[in-house]
Amino acid sequence: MNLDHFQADLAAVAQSPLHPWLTRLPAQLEQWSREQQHGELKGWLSAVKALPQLPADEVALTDTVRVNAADVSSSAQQQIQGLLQQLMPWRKGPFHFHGVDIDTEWRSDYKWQRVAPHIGPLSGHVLDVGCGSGYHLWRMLEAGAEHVWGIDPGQLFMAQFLATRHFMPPELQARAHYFPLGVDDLGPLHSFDTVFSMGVLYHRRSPIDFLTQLHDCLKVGGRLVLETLVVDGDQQQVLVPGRTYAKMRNVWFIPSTAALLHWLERCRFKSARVVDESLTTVDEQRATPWMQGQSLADFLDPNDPTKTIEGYPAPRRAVIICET
Ligand SMILES: Nc1ncnc2c1ncn2[C@@H]1O[C@H](C[S@+](CC[C@H]([NH3+])C(=O)[O-])CC(=O)[O-])[C@@H](O)[C@H]1O
Repeated sequence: MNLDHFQADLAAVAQSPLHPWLTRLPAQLEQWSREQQHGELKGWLSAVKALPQLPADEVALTDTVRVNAADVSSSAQQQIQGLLQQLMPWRKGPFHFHGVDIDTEWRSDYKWQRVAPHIGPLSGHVLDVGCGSGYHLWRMLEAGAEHVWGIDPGQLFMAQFLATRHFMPPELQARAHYFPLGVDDLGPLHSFDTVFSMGVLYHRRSPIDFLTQLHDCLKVGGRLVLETLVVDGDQQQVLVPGRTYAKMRNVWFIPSTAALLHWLERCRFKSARVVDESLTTVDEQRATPWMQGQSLADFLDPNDPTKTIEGYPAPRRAVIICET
């Protein structure tokens, strides 16, 4: 994969208020093309390229993101199913393309249902930091964003996004973008209307730097929608787990909501408020035919589902909204 693959997305940057991004983005993507490619990326992209072209007669960016042609042969359906299975495990969804249901590990629609009532209509340019397969990008378009921009260093997730975008009608394809970059690559763009970062903060070794990076992507008067794991406690309460939390290795900081509000204030965000707090259930995160590995039920204490297998409080997530 080289810079040519990103030309349409780079042209969309050039024509948008995000154009200062072009001072660093092409060079980063070029470097990524030279150095960072996963051994299986070629195979994943070949699967995406082999997907059949079908008309998008029915498009619904709803709980199950769906695209259907009025008429699909069973051989085309089987071909789609086989090619999309080459992109397993599918973690974030659900999707439905031309008769094929992708029942992902996460019911990401549950998360969106906790977020959507609190954000009103979106507008302008919306960034999703750590967007995974990009499921929520489609929901952000549904909510009114003009253009959505996802970044995530996960290359299988990028292939899943490209497969999803392949099925979309051209007018939606032109408004949804994905770059295989991490948050450290962004720089202070001061351009996005809304930034989402859901399920990422606890993976960061330096959460204050992370919040500052999110702040500096936003234009003045922009809005951050942050979703992350939380624990009970006061402004100074933060769980730093041992080697694993719910069998995840790369978990660093799980603050109380009070601590998170305090951090956001220290990072110059205004009016930070908690709009939702919910336990993650085994309905929301579970093994499926499209993700056949272990899932939440295996990560909890079998005798006490209020605890992780390591004895920490079971996953609870908060949604926080604030402004710059
Ligand atoms: N440095 C980084 N920069 C950006 N993204 C990163 C970085 N490191 C890891 N990620 C990405 O952050 C995402 C976290 S998953 C949340 C997905 C979605 N948002 C969701 O809310 O369902 C949560 C979870 O499964 O624990 C993954 O896609 C990583 O590749």
